[in-house]
Amino acid sequence: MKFLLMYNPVSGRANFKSNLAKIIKEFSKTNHEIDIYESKEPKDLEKVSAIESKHYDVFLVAGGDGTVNEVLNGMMNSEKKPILGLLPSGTANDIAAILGINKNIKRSLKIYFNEKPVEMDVNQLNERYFLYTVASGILSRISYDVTRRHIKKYGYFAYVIEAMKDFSHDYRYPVKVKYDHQYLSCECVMILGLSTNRVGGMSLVNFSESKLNDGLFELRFFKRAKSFWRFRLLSSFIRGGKKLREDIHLVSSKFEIETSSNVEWNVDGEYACKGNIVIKTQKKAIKVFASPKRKKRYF
Ligand SMILES: Nc1ncnc2c1ncn2[C@@H]1O[C@H](COP(=O)(O)OP(=O)(O)OP(=O)(O)O)[C@@H](O)[C@H]1O
Repeated sequence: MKFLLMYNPVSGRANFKSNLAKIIKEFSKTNHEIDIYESKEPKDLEKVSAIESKHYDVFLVAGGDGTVNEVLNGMMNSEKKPILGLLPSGTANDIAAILGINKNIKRSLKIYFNEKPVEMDVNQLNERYFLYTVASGILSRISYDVTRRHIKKYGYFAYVIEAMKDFSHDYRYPVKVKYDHQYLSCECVMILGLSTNRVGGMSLVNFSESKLNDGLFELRFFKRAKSFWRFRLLSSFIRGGKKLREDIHLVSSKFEIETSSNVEWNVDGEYACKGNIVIKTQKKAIKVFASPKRKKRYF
């Protein structure tokens, strides 16, 4: 098979380049071919993956969740979609963790050389495609507010510091939701959507039991309680994303959400847009490589 390795030189602690010789050596032991492309600037990989989709069987993406999201958006705008394989080198690497791919390159390549790919859902927020999460409200800005200098210095802890700072702000915004011909409205401090049970490097075992190929997405509306809302939110996260009595948890393939024009939405850790949105799930839209364990659990 023909692979294109696209890597982000600034993801995580910015040291992926040192792995290239090892990767080329591993490929030289097989019949597979590999080309390598280094991202030149933000959004570069979106353009490159859209153009190169028709020329390759597999896109190997080395970076964090933002890098994977760029490649996904390029691929989705192309008719032929290569299989997606990940080499995590970012900070949280949630998508790779969901697919059971860790930082051991030799072990990951073994999966790409030997395992059969699986079909996975792709979600869409307005025009933007995403794989595993959407968020607004408290904590939703930290993945892009944190500076690369802090990530390089503190690694994952940089996100934790930013999250603690965000808890000092007040959050309260109205939402009207339409899903499956039903309507609801409430006032939220946060909306979190996940396609499995991992976000921000955390495992939220009690958030959902959904699969990655069922054509459905899950949204949790964390309501603004009259008192102790920060404490309630924290207690839900500490208990693995357990739903609190007052919160609303919906499962559907399409949500239409109306809210204030200044409410920001984040998809896969990257800024997406402000205001009203439509979220849709396309069932089994791409093929990905996953570890045998994760294939059993999520597919
Ligand atoms: N050559 C480049 N120079 C500067 N920024 C780049 C370059 N190529 C890509 N980027 C940007 O780097 C940002 C961070 O990438 P990514 O999200 O993969 O890493 P991370 O934040 O360390 O990991 P994670 O999202 O898993 O926590 C992305 O927003 C991407 O647009």
